[in-house]
Amino acid sequence: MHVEAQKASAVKLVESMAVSGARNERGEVRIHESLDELSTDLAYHIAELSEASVKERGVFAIALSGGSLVGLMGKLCEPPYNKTVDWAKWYIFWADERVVAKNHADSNYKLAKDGLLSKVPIVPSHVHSINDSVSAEEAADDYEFGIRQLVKTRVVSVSEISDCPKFDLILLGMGPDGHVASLFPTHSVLNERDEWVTFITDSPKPPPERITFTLPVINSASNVAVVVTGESKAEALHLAIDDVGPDGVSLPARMVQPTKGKLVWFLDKPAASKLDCSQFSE
Ligand SMILES: O=C1O[C@H](COP(=O)(O)O)[C@@H](O)[C@H](O)[C@H]1O
Repeated sequence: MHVEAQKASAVKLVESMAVSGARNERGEVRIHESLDELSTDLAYHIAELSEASVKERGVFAIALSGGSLVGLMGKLCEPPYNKTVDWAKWYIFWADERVVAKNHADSNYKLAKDGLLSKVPIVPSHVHSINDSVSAEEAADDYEFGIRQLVKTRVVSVSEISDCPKFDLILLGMGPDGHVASLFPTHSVLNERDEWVTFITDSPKPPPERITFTLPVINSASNVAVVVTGESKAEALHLAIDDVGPDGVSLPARMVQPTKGKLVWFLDKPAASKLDCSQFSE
């Protein structure tokens, strides 16, 4: 099939399947019948944002996470997106990374390299991974310095309202405890307001040493997508999205509240099983 026809059929497919609900300041919630539908919708969403950003700014600065997210991005490597996305304009960052060697099984870079970066024509010099041969603290400082250089050259734009980079898209997963990136519940990094990138050496989920974008950076993005699947995350998701009063206040996933950007939750039915759907509006 011709690329344009493939693109048109991808649009039709997505339009026919996504269940959407708009939800006050918690963003848009998309609940999918299957992981296959979620992956299709996610690929479409990312490709749309890429196209808009390349049109507007000439580049697309996207920050990835690790975990189950990368596998769910797999359809970007397939038709039509492998041909229609302007991969040469992509600049890749990580919202969080484990401070391990790049070939280590725990490396978020390795996960993305194996699952995405090696399958599409992204320019190697546009891939901004961490320096894994220094301490977590130095790796965080070094990563922030690199982003500051790219803000100067407008590869990453800057927020009009905060002293923060404004990524075109930050992709997050969420753990069963409600953590996003490497921002874990009750951890002091949740209070970090000055740094763009910070570090932890006591992650409750192994490996212990990690770097992470801070909340001000996440909340300065033009777009944030949080991808959550599986029943083990249903309770945390309920606390992150529903109107639960003080119970949810300190949950990292609930602190994802882009100031001016758009927030979209990509969910499967098991993850969404405890949501109060009566609060959805079309
Ligand atoms: O440790 C991490 O966990 C979260 C969630 O991972 P998932 O496999 O439960 O989806 C991930 O988003 C983060 O990048 C990673 O470092």
